[in-house]
Amino acid sequence: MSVEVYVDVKNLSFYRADRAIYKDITLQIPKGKITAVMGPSGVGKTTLLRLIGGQIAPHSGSVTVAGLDMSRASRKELFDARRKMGMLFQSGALFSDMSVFENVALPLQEHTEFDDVMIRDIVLMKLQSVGLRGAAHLMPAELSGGMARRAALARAIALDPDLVMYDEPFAGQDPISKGVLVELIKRLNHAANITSVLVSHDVEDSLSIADHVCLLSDGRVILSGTADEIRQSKDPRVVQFLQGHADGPVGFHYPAQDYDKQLLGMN
Ligand SMILES: Nc1ncnc2c1ncn2[C@@H]1O[C@H](COP(=O)(O)OP(=O)(O)OP(=O)(O)O)[C@@H](O)[C@H]1O
Repeated sequence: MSVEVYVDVKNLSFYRADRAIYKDITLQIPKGKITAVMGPSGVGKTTLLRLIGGQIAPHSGSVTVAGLDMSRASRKELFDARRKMGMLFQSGALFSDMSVFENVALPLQEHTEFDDVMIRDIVLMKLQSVGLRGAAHLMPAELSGGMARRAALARAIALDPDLVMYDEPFAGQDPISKGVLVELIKRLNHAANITSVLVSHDVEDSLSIADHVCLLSDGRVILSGTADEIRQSKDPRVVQFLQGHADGPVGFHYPAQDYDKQLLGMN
């Protein structure tokens, strides 16, 4: 069965100063599936989400989302494309001076012509889907960390996005809240046929819900496959990542000048 591609990354290179974050990577994110993007800290996972969102542009190569080349798109096309994307960031802060209801209503007020009754119904539906309809009137300061993450998720899906990107959604969550979020991501993905991209350090949680996994290391995709393919891989870089070993082919140090020379003040 052929898989429809939603995000097509081709020969992408991207630099920060003169450091190559991505060196000619090619990867595909299948439509309607959950893709986990994994790799060591600093490898460029958040950067990839920003490239997909069109917030930053590749130095070479392309990122095509639902057929639209993000770096060649007009402002209007980019605006329309972003409207179909939901993002849930680790720091996906809710507006602290607005209730949960108002936070979820905001994108609907800003991006649609719906009247108040329609917006109310949609907000209640979204809050129901994350289990927070009863918390609609609460202010963000009154929520637990897990509830805040779920409220932010309700806001991220308010406009019925085709693509939802999750950046470390489980960070700082206790095991129960994490379990709730894992189930929620899975349920939302399947119920609404959303394409989901999940960036997380929680290897087991990610592998438990991902249909497809991309493992990044040193500016390249070192493995792209199913969770089982990742688990069974003998590639030492994959094994090091899955087992969380500090020593191995994946370096611990951010690139730096020669240590001895630097201590001796030679450069
Ligand atoms: N705005 C920026 N300006 C300069 N360098 C940046 C910027 N944002 C990120 N970087 C650098 O780009 C690299 C990739 O960052 P990114 O946040 O994408 O990594 P990550 O894989 O998401 O890391 P983590 O898992 O720790 O969140 C890092 O070395 C970071 O220092």
